[in-house]
Amino acid sequence: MNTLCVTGGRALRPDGRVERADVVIDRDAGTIRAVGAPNEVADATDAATETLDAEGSLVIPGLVNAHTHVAMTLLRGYADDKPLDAWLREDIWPVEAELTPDDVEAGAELGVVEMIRSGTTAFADMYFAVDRVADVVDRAGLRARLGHGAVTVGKDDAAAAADVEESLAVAAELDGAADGRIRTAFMPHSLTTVGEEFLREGVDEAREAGVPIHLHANETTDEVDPIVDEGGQRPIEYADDIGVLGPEDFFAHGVHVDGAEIDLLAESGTAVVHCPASNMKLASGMAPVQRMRDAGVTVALGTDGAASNNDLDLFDEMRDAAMVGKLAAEDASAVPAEAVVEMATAAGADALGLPGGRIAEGAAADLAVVDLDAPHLTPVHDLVSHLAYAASGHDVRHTVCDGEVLMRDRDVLTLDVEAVRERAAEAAAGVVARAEDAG
Ligand SMILES: CSC[C@H]1O[C@@H](n2cnc3c(O)ncnc32)[C@H](O)[C@@H]1O
Ligand SMILES: [Zn+2]
Repeated sequence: MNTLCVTGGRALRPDGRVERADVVIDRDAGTIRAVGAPNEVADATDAATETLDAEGSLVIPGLVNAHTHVAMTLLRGYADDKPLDAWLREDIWPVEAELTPDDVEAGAELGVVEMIRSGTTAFADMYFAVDRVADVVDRAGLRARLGHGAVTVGKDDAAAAADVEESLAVAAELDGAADGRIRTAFMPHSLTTVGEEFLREGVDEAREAGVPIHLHANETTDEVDPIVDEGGQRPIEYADDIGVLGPEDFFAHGVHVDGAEIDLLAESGTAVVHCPASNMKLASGMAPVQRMRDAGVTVALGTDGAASNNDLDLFDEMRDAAMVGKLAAEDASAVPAEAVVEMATAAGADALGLPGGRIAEGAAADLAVVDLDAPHLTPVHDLVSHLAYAASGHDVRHTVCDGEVLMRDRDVLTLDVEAVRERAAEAAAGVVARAEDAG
C-alpha cells in the first residue's frame, strides 16, 4: 500500500464545516481513502505511510483556476490601465504574435509554479502551443483542461478554418494525457472573434466528438452590443442558437448577462467562470454573481491571464469575488465567504468536469494545506472567513495533486523554481524585443 497521511490539522469538509481531521490518501489510486480523527483513520494507514505535517494548519481542497492563459505570465506588467479591446489590439495581440512554442513553455512553467505555490491544483487554459502547456502540466503534476484558442476575425477563410480545425485536433490529441490529468475542450476565443459559420461548424464537430466547449462571453458592452445590433439576439441567446450551451460547457466572464440569459445558462447547465480581478482591471463591469447563483448557475472562479490580474492567486480571486459581488448586488450579504470558497473549489471542479474540489472519502486527492500560524490569521473566529478575506497564496504550506506532493513546506518538488524564473525572464525579454523590432 502506498499511503500518504496529512496529519495533525483541521479539514474543511464539503458542507463547510471545519473539523479536526487527518486525511489519508491512497497514492496509487490518487484518491482520499479516509478523513477523520486519528483514531478513526488508523485502520487506513500502515507502517509504510508517509506523512505531511498539518499541525496548526487547515487542509482545504486544491483550488481550481477555471479560466486562465497561463503563459501570459510572460506579459505580466507589460501593458496596464486600458480597456479590453484596446489592450488586446494595441498591446497584447502584437506581442503574442512574436511568441514561440519555447516562450509559451517558459511562461507556462512560471504560471504553474505560481499556482502550485498558492494552492491551485487544477486549471483551465486557453492559448497557443498547447502541446507545450500540456508538457508542463505533465511534469508539474497538476490537472488541467486545455485548449487551443481559435480566432477567425481578420483571417482569410482558409486560415480561419485551419485555426478552428487546430482547436478541434488539439482537443482530440491531448485528451487523457499526463495519466488522465489532462482533459481538453474546443476553445473558440469568443462569440465575436470567431465568425458564425466557423463557430457553427466547430461546435457541430465538437458535439460529435463529445468535447466540451469553452469561450469568453458577455465580457464587455463593446462585445455584447454588436451581437445585439447585428442579430437582434443577446449573446447567450445567439450561443444557444448555435448550440454552444450545455452541461459540460463553461464560459469565461458572464459580466453583462440579463435575466433571460441567466435563465438560459441555468437551464442548459452551462457554467460561468467569474474573473473579478480581470473584470475590475479592464473596467469590464461587475458580474451579477449572486443573481446567477440564485438562478442555479454553476459559478466558478478564474484569474484570467496574469497580464490582466496581475497574479494567479485564487485567494485574491475569492476576496475580490466576495467584495465586488456585494457591490454589484448592493447588498453586503451577497456572495458571502462560504460561497466564494465553494466557487474556488467544488464549483470549479464541476465547471471543468475534473475530479477534486472536496475533502471527502473517495474524492481525488487534490488538496492544499494552509498555515494558520500567522498574525494576519489571528484570532480564529471563522476559518471560512479567513480563507475568503484574510489568507493569501503565501500562506499555503503544502500542495498535493492526484496523491502526489507537489510542494512540501513551500519547496516546489516538481519544477526548479529558480531555473523557471530565469528561463521566463529571458523569454519575456526576447519576445518584447522582437515585438518592438516588428512594431
Ligand atoms: C486565442 S488564445 C486566448 C487569447 O485570449 C486573450 N485574452 C486574454 N485575456 C482576455 C480577456 O479578458 N478577454 C478576451 N481575451 C483575452 C489572450 O491574450 C489570447 O490572445
Ligand atoms: Zn481570458
